[in-house]
Amino acid sequence: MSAKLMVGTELAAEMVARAGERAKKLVEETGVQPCLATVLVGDDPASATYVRMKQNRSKKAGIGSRSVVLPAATTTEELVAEIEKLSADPAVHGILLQHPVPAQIDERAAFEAIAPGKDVDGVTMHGFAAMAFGEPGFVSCTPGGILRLLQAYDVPLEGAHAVVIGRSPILGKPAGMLLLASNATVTYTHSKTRDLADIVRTADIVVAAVGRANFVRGDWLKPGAVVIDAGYNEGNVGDVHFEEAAEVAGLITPVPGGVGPMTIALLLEQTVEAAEALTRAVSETVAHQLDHLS
Ligand SMILES: Nc1nc(=O)c2c([nH]1)NC[C@@H]1CN(c3ccc(C(=O)N[C@@H](CCC(=O)O)C(=O)O)cc3)C=[N+]21
Repeated sequence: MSAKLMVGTELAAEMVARAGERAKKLVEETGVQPCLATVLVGDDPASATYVRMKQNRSKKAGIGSRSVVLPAATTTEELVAEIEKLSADPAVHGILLQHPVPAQIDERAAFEAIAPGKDVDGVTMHGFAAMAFGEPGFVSCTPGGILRLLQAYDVPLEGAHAVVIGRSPILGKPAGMLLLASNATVTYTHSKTRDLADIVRTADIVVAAVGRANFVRGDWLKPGAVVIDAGYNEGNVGDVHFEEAAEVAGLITPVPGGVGPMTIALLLEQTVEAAEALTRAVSETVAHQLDHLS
């Protein structure tokens, strides 16, 4: 293998440690402990594993967690009601609804029940729009984690040709927009794209986010390309054929140990940020009311 590895594990651990320090400071100064609520619908074992990982990592950072698990037959109305409760609960600062949800549920409606200030997973229309307009807000965690990884490895983005494979609303589409905001030239490709391999061969940066194991082959890559594998297929297999790609790429993320840990790190960072912002908002409101009383 000739490519250098882009390791997410260490960088993510540093981010989690920093989030932990901020969480501790918030507790000391205000008595408020950041709290992430996870919502899982149904009994898909892989989803349950991801949610458990998020909770374990939260605990490490001194972030509290609330877990809501609902049966596979839950209706949209029931799920929306649960999420609205969490949105209104002052002890909850971040809400993550694990994607995908069972087919009978309107996932968009469920995501939109997340209060914008608690959308630490960057899945609401508000979060997406803020990202698209370059306004402050929470970004979708996997795309945000990918950008952090590229920055940490000093990958030049300005003017680079980034080819994104996949266009899902919480992965491919926002990943392309974040790269665009960093002045990359972005090409989106997807299941209907013609001559996909030829397009990928022109990429300085490839982001694979299709959800098909070993989909991107070594001979699709320009020598020296930066390869980001955002796939999480069954058995911890990415979307990139790692052995082939590592012979051609300049930099490549491993699976596991690449994008995955960065996703969780950003989720925790954004949860602490939400807790800080919501706590600040409460104390400002109180101060304002006291002002009016005196
Ligand atoms: N609303 C929502 N937001 C998400 O961010 C979201 C989601 N739904 N649905 C599912 C996917 C998947 N996902 C992963 C996060 C971390 C790892 C991860 O850390 N994986 C480890 C390996 C896992 C292991 O050791 O078993 C790694 O790559 O090193 C994987 C997958 C977040 N997702």
